[in-house]
Amino acid sequence: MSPKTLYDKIWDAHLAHEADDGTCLLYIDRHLVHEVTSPQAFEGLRMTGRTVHAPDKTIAVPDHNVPTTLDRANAETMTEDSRIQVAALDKNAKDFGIHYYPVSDVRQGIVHIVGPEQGWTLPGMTVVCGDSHTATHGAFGALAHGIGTSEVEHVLATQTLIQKKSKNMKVEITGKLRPGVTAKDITMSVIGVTGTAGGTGYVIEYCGEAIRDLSMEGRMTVCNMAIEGGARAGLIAPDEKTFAYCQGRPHAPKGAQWEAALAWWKTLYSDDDAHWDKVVTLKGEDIAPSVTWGTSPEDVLPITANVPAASDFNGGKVGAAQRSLDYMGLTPGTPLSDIAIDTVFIGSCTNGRIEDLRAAAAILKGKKIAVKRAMVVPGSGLVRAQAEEEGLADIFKEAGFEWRLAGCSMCLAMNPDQLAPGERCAATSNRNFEGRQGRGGRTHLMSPAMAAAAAITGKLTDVREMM
Ligand SMILES: CC(C)[C@H](C(=O)O)[C@@H](O)C(=O)O
Ligand code: SF4
Repeated sequence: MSPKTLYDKIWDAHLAHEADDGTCLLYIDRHLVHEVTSPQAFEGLRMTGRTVHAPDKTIAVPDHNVPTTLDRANAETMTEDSRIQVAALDKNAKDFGIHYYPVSDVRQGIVHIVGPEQGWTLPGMTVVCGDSHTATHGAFGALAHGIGTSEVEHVLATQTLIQKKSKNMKVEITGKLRPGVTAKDITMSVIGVTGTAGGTGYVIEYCGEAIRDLSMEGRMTVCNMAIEGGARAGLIAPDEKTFAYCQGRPHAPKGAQWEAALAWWKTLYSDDDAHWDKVVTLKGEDIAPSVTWGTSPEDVLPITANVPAASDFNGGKVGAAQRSLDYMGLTPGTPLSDIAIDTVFIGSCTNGRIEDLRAAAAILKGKKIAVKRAMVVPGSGLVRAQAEEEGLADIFKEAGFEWRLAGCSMCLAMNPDQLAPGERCAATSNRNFEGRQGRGGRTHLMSPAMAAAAAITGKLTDVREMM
C-alpha cells in the first residue's frame, strides 16, 4: 500500500463516490449548525418537502447573535435580525428533530467549543459547519472545514458533501516553546511566515514536538486559525492526550464501541514516507509572544518589534500596509509596546476555553485593569461554570473585568458587544479585519496571557515582563 498522510486516510475512509474529473462525494459524520448560515438551508428543505437525513449527527447551537449580558433572556437587547435568526434556529431544531442547545441550556456556547466539549467531535471524523472556523475540530485528527449555506442544505438532506481533494501541507514546529509563548503565538507566527494565502489549496497537518506538547485546548487554538492561513482545514494527529480528552464525554463511544474506535484512531497518523506538496518548518524556540499591528492576520510581529512602514513591504503589499496603518491609526517606528489600548476582549472559539481563562487569570491575579473596559466571555456555559468553580471568575471580576455569558460576542459585530469607531482593542479572537469588532474599531490579536497583560498596563505589553 502506498504511504498516506492523515488527511489521505480520513478522506479515503469517507469517500462515497469519485467522478472522472476528480469530484468526490464524501460522507459526513458530524454536521454542526448555527443560526447565521442555516435559516435558508432549512427553508430549502421545507420548500422541497425533505427531512434531515441524519438528525442524530446534526447538532445546533445559537452563538453569533446572542447577547452575553446576564439579562440576555430579555430579547430587548437583540436587533430584529438577530432575533429572527435565533428564533428560526429554535424552530428548525424542533421541527427537524436535531440535537439542540438553546440559549437557556448551560451547555450553550460557541459551536466550535460545544462540539468537542460534548464529545461530538472525535478523531477520524468528517466534521462540517456553515462556519469557516470549523477548522478548530481538526485538533482531534478530524477532517473539519467550513461550508456555505447551499452546502449546509445539501448535508442536511443527504449527509454527504461534494468536494475536491486538497493538497497536503505539513507545518512542523520543532523543539520547545519559550516561557510566555502559547499556541496562539504559534498559529499567528505560522501565518506571519506563510501569509493568508500560503495554505490555499491545502489541508495543513501541524506536527512536531511543540505541537505534541500542547494540550487539546492549545491544539484547537492552532487549528482554529488554519483558515486564516488560507487552508481548507488544519489537522493534528490524535494521541493519548486526544483520547483522554474524548473519553467519557457525553457523546463519545462507550465500552466495546470505545475500544473499537480507539483501535482505529491509533492508525490515524501520517506514514513516515507520505508525500507532502508543501512543507513549512518553524523552530519553537524562535517563536515570541506576538501581536498583530494591521488589518490582516498576517500582519503579525513579536511584541518587541516596532510598527512597520509601508515601504518595508514589497510590491502588492505596500498599498495594503499603508491602508492598514491608516485604519489602525499607527505611526511607523512606534514600539508595539507603546500602543495604548481602550478595551480588552478575552473569548472566542480561538481562545475561549478553560485553559485560556486560566492563563489570563494567572496574569491578572491581584491586579487591576487600566483600560476603559475589559470583558471575559467564556466559550460555553460549561467553561463559565468551571471557571467559577476554580475561582477564576472572581479574579477577573476583582481585576475589573466584566464576566459574561457564552457566545461569539466581540469577536464579530453581530451582537451588542461592539467597539465604537476608533476604539482600540486587545483581542484573543482570530480576525482583525476592518470593522470586524464594530465599525471603525481597531483590533490587535494576541494570546489570552498577552491580553491580560495589556489590560493591566493599558498598552500592548510583553507578558514575559509580568511573569
Ligand atoms: C458568521 C460566520 C459565517 C463566520 C464564519 O464563517 O467564520 C463567522 O463565524 C466568522 O468568524 O467570521
Ligand atoms: S467566535 Fe468568532 S470566529 Fe468563532 S465562530 Fe464565533 S464569530 Fe466566528
